[in-house]
Amino acid sequence: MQDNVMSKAIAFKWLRGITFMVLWLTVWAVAQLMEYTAHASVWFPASGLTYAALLIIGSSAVLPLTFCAVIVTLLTCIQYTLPLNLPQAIQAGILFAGAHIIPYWLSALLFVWIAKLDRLSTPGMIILYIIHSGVASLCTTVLVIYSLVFSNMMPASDISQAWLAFWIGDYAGVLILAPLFAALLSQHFEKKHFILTKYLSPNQTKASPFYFCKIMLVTLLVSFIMLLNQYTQQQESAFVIFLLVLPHMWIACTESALFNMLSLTYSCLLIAIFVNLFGLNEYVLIYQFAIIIVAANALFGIAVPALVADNEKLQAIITTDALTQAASRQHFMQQAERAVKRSLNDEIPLSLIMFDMDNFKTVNDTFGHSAGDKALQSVCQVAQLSLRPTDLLGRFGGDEFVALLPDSTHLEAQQIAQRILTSVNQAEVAPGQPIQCSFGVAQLRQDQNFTELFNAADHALYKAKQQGRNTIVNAESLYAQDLSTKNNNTDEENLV
Ligand SMILES: Nc1nc2c(ncn2[C@@H]2O[C@H](COP(=O)(O)OP(=O)(O)OP(=O)(O)O)[C@@H](O)[C@H]2O)c(=O)[nH]1
Repeated sequence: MQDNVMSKAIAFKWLRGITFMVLWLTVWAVAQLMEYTAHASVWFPASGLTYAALLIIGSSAVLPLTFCAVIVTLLTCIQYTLPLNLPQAIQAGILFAGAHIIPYWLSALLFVWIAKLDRLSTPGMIILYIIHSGVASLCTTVLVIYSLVFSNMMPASDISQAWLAFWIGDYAGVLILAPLFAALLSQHFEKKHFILTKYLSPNQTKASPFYFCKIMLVTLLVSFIMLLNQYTQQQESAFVIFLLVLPHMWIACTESALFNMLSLTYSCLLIAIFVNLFGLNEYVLIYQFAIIIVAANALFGIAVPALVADNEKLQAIITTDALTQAASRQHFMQQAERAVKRSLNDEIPLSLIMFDMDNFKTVNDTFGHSAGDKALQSVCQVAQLSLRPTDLLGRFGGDEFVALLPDSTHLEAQQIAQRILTSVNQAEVAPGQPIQCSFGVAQLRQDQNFTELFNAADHALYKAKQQGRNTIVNAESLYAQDLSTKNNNTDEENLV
């Protein structure tokens, strides 16, 4: 039984390895279709697959990649009828494998190591990736060209004119396709060296309803520019391809990472096909550089949703109390100052309810801090249920909450406070131990600012505590009492 499971696992690994090799050879064949001069393609997608495999699978990818390198060398010898016998061709293949794999492998190892340090954010990782893939593809280019020369597969005189196109083709292949291939391989290899989803979240896999229109725009733009280039046969018209950065930035800022990369792949394929179709070999370097610039820009677009999400998280941390999810004191004050100004300008009522749990210190001491925390959360939840969406509940201190009620008189606020008190009393810290709170209610007067309104509600709360707790005191009744006390004193003074 165990042997059966083992042999199935081995068969699966072989099948996966062979599938990977078939994929690599297919991708290489596609690059051959885009070859515009001996050994140089408009872009070389196979380098993207190599980099992705070394990044995700690591050393396990080296053997299948070496096999592939030997096979394509043999095919190249046949394609160009090179004067090499079989052992020489195999030797050349192994040399090519080393030159192609080693720089990408070292670069992937360094990239994984830096990612594991966990010091860089998504934009930092993207910059690192753009630089890394550029340097790695340059090193690969130098080594591969010299390996071709050394193996008599390419004359040394071709180096000066081939290296730049060779490099940019490889660079474009890695830059654009490695993330896509990495996403593909991540789904099929359980033991991953690099976790791509840490930087590209899985929910980034849907296209917007306008994606098709954006792709149509890209298609029209590329077709128009390349037709123009073919018609005019001038360098200037080839440079117009740099305008492609505009729709791609639009896609980058509005679409998910996956569709961003897919549209880049589509543009590159389209350009490569047109170059071959119209014989625009003379201008190929311009197109290659345009691909790199557009891709590097669009890659930064991937960071935009991540930056927006980070910003939203920070905003939530600043504006929300972590324990109760009520507004933080700072956020509450900001909102309250604005609401007070609006209320005074428009002469509409505004009230404040201030409440504080009763004997909360005893709750903590008797039932423990976490029971106290739960009680705070319950109070907040029941208070939120009694408030309208336009009201704002804030946590001001340990067990002290404030509710801002725009467009409400002190009588309406008192009713709401009563509703909160009733529901709070139905919640329990422990069986038979209802939660209790004291409330102070105040309405904004025309001659008051927020601090004065706050002090009035605070004073009312203090009175509620004095009156034996678990009750509500309205500041209006205190003003009335103050007034009658003042009148009585004046009457007494007059009598004296
Ligand atoms: N569990 C818990 N306790 C807290 C938190 N913040 C403050 N406290 C405690 O809340 C208690 C607040 O007590 P006070 O408001 O001073 O007094 P009280 O016991 O509620 O008495 P009265 O307000 O006079 O009814 C203190 O014991 C604080 O340690 C918190 O986040 N969680």
